[in-house]
Amino acid sequence: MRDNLPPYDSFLLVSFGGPEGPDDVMPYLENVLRGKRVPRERMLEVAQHYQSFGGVSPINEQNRQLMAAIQSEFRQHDVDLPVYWGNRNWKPYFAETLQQMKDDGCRRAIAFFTSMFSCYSGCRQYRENIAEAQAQVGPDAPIVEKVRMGFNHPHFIDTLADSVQQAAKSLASEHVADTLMFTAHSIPNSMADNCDYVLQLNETCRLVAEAAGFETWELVFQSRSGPPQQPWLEPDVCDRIEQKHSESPIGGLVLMPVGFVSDHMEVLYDLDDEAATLCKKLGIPLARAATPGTAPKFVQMIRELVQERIANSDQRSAVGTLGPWHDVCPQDCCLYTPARRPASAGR
Ligand SMILES: C=CC1=C(C)c2cc3[nH]c(cc4nc(cc5[nH]c(cc1n2)c(C)c5CCC(=O)O)C(CCC(=O)O)=C4C)c(C)c3C=C
Ligand SMILES: [Fe+2]
Ligand SMILES: [Fe+2]
Repeated sequence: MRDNLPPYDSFLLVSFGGPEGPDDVMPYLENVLRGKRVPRERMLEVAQHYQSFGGVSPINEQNRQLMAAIQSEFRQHDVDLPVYWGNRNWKPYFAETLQQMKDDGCRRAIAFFTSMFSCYSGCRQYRENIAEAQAQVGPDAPIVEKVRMGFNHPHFIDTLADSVQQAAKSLASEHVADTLMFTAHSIPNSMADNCDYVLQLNETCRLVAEAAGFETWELVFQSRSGPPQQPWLEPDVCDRIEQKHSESPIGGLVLMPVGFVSDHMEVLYDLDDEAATLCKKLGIPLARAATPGTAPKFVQMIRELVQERIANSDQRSAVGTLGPWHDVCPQDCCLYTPARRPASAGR
């Protein structure tokens, strides 16, 4: 036992959740947007995106597949931890998963968040959600500790670089992939100011572009939801495609959704529908690079992040200039003003 804590005895996949049918869409969006300054018209617009796919987001099924891949990876490498899954915005919610873990005798879990970059939504909000769920479950709720952010882990960089090369190759018979754009979820500037989201994204993009053999690249943003008067990260992906093409015609565009680990609705709608429609209109050949999903190197990264934490090892794989990210978030990590209650979970 280290620090008087019980040994790690379980793994928790921490994710966002998504609706599983038309009647789930509005309650899901109410959950997503609670406490966020987002106009009702935008909520209804996004509801239509989900309804156009039968009210089902692929994210839950993708997480079930990721869980199965993690279980298999753990088995092959003697990581003896049962795998659980909980979400912020849809079933299974964290409180029910933590209750199940407690009932199964789990006392201390290592968590992987399906967010590779630090910001309120992808780090602190999850830790707040888990702290709230622990309070609901009571004093014997399992302790939950997140692994470090993997944005510069070599297996993550390799996974994305393979995907970019694959996409570029799919254009190659007729066109030259001369433009590489990475997309990430836009966030309010006031959120970005309190975290390392943009710093980490730029580092990942630089490393992936280099590994994939691209000399130039751009980071752009998608899925903006704020009111027009509130500044959010820019440029928007569609605005930038249009602008760049008008300056100098794009011969072939590779779009890599660097900010997401699976092909969920924001990828399918905002890129495969909206951005693809724009490219078609402008005559730009487009290849959208796949997100990691259950790519073997991505799953290997998750397993290695867990193992380094269990071993409390000094060997922390990281490429680039930023070094391995912190295991334990500092007190002010990823704050989003106005100040919120302190987060204690996730250490
Ligand atoms: C203020 C910030 C954000 C608002 C408002 C917002 C609205 C919004 N988001 C979704 C669906 C998804 N968002 C996802 C990830 C994501 N969202 C934000 C920020 C806001 N979203 C960030 C910074 C991120 C990336 C980090 C993270 O939390 O994961 C995802 C993917 C989640 C995953 O696990 O992959 C989805 C899906 C909707 C429908 C919405 C409302 C209009
Ligand atoms: Fe979002
Ligand atoms: Fe953080």
